[in-house]
Amino acid sequence: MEKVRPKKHLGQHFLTDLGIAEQIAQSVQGHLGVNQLLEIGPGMGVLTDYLLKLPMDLHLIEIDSESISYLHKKYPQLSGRIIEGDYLKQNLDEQLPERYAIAGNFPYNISTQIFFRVLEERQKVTEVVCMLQKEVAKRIASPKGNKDYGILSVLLQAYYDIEYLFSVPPEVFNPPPKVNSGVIRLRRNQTQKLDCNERLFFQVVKGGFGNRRKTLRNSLKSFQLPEELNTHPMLDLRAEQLDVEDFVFLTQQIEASRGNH
Ligand SMILES: C[S@@+](CC[C@H](N)C(=O)[O-])C[C@H]1O[C@@H](n2cnc3c(N)ncnc32)[C@H](O)[C@@H]1O
Repeated sequence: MEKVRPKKHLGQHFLTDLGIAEQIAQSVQGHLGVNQLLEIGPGMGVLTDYLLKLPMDLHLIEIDSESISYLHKKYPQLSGRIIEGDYLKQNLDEQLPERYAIAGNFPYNISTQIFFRVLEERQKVTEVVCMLQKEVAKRIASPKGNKDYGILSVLLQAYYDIEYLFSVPPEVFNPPPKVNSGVIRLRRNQTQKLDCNERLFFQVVKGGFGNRRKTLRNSLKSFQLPEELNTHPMLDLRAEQLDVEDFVFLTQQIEASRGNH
């Protein structure tokens, strides 16, 4: 079969090391007993070959029509489960009505957006095993107090237990990317809903990190913090020093003061 020509604008860096593909696939655990698996960006199927060995029903979503033709020829048995589409926009309710896991060697140019979509779908996405640029992988898995800790770390850690699994050098891709890569696993925790208004929680986290160097007293000014909170030592900290529970607390305080007005 003729190989797919790598397209830069789609973040196509094809994995050439089969050992790494196997290691990524074996990191998928079927957490919470889930047996549906979605691969984002299968390309020519290097990782797909190993995901097919798992005791799960595999679905593929790929944006590139050239890769789609390749995948249909390579995997005729998957024909009803190959979705041509953009993971960021595609409505997957019909294809994946129940809970499912995600695996993939993500297109690095949109890996952050992929995680915001995962957050929107958090009630369904039970596990994510993926490769992405090492810097973003580290950031997502980072604990508070670390310079890498940011918006995605807090939002994802609110719903997922996150592990950094291993690093991957550029040489094992064709063409090699300019950055190192990292593989992480996210497993949905027991939190069905946070103990606060979740929409407001997302806004408070984003606001808090708006300017990393500012204290929360300044970065959260637009939220009109309740007076009782003014003397709270937390407000003299910066967002990177707060964990999920601290942000939940702040959100509860803001929510309560809004309710009082
Ligand atoms: C880094 S490559 C990985 C390819 C293959 N899984 C491998 O490991 O060799 C990323 C893949 O994601 C696909 N892709 C890019 N943007 C996408 C999107 N928005 N939705 C679905 N797939 C996308 C690309 O076409 C490409 O095949």
